[in-house]
Amino acid sequence: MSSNPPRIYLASTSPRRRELLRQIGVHFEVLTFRGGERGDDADVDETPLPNEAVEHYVERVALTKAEAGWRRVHWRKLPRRPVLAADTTLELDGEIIGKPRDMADARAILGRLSGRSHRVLTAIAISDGTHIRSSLSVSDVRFRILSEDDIRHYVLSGEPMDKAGAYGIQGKAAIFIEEIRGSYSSIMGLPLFETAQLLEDGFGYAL
Ligand SMILES: Cc1cn([C@H]2C[C@H](O)[C@@H](COP(=O)(O)OP(=O)(O)OP(=O)(O)O)O2)c(=O)[nH]c1=O
Repeated sequence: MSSNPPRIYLASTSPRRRELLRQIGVHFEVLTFRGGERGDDADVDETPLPNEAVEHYVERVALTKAEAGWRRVHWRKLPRRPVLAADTTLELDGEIIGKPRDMADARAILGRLSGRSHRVLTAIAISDGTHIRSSLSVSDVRFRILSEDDIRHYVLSGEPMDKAGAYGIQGKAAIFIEEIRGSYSSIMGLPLFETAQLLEDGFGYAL
């Protein structure tokens, strides 16, 4: 661990996002969710609005997470630093696909991804209490055809359960992925190019 002081907060429970942010040398502190406290509102509601376009949906959720994170900084009287949050979702046949509800849902999602392409969208948002800005990264991912055994084994591994689209490109699902067009880090949960750009251009952060 570096002894450099943190310069931003990461409002995220995702270990992947921590790992990715570390990769580009941003010194951050994870803004934990305690619940029950004033300003510590319940988890962000990730229900899509009726007929909401997926681009609008991910950006709205990322902005809401960053705002909720900023409220925590404010109520806990923490040092003022920008708060970074993100949201990742899939789009297939015009449908928003998030994390699987259970193992049966994970099997159904993977069955739908088999042998075709889908889009992965990750939005990031940064708030410093005065202004808030967001950025969107969209990638195409093509899966090879998955057999029933592929799906069964993968779901039993437990890897799909906390991930949008029921897979992790950084994990065993790598063997299913024929091609990606876009950003690997974004598919994994945090688009590093867009994150650096937003920190530099929007918040004067020198990387
Ligand atoms: C498609 C894909 C998603 N994912 C993960 C990234 C995200 O953690 C998760 C999507 O869920 P999100 O709701 O974006 O994030 P989260 O609830 O895990 O974390 P946070 O506290 O920041 O809201 O799916 C992978 O790890 N690899 C992949 O290939």
